[in-house]
Amino acid sequence: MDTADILVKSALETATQIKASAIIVSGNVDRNLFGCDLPVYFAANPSRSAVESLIPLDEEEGRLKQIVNQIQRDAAVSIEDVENAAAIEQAIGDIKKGKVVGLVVTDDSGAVIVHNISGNPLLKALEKFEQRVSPEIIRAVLKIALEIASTGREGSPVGTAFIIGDLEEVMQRSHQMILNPYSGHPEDERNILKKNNRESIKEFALLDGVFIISKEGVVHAAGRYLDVDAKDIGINKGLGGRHVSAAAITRDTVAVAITVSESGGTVRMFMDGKEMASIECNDRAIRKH
Ligand SMILES: Nc1ncnc2c1ncn2[C@@H]1O[C@H](COP(=O)(O)OP(=O)(O)OP(=O)(O)O)[C@@H](O)[C@H]1O
Repeated sequence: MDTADILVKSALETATQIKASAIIVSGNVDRNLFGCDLPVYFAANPSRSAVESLIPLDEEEGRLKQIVNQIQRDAAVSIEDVENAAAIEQAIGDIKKGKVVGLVVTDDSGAVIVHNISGNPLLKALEKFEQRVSPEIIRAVLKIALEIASTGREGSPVGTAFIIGDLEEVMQRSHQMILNPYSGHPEDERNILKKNNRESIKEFALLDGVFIISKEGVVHAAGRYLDVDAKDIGINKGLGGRHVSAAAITRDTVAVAITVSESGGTVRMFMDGKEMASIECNDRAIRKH
């Protein structure tokens, strides 16, 4: 039995013993080794540590220290991949709450880890959001935002923002930049929970401005400009005007915001003027079965 087989076997055994809700694999492991009923996900593996592994091991004295550091760096990046993938799939996919087993394999190391998803910052942010807007609506918006972030539209990256809840206040503090494409349509055709309506939302994400969505999940406007005072918003200085104003509207109202960055494919969640969580679109895992 080679090392990969042994690691897969112990991941499966651990998962059974702790009644894990899924197994998440980070690294190059043969998918066919997993014959089990549990869902198995493969985290995207951007090889972020590849540059670090090019550090030459030239000093004999520091060799062991460098190797240990390398293992720690590899493991930390891969464990983060597992944690992010688990949180995203719990948020918008079908992993149940509780523990997941991670199998982390890098060029030179391998480990089986147990991760408790409920402590993840993304899920903590979601819980806070869900005090204002129902979980199914937040999760539906998050799913669309991640799809827009990862696929863009016709090959080009797309940036947009969704302002959800406190409809009256948000409408008062914003105006149309262009004709509202949702104006005059029945509510049924504007509800974000209906799968049929999601394609048009992705299409309208190409428009400038933001989407305004009620806490019932009805899209009231697209192409909307937020008239907010964005001064003193304490978010990452590198973020553009739409992000800053989305954050500001959540400070001035009880709405929450989910943004998609055109420049980096990152989805962010804002509440009470603060960034609560961010998700890199390539953190999404691929389910094997
Ligand atoms: N207050 C606002 N309300 C709605 N849309 C805005 C607002 N301010 C800027 N925008 C629009 O957002 C678009 C993107 O602007 P910008 O690049 O500054 O911000 P960003 O979306 O935060 O950054 P990113 O490039 O990461 O997506 C612009 O076309 C601009 O018209």
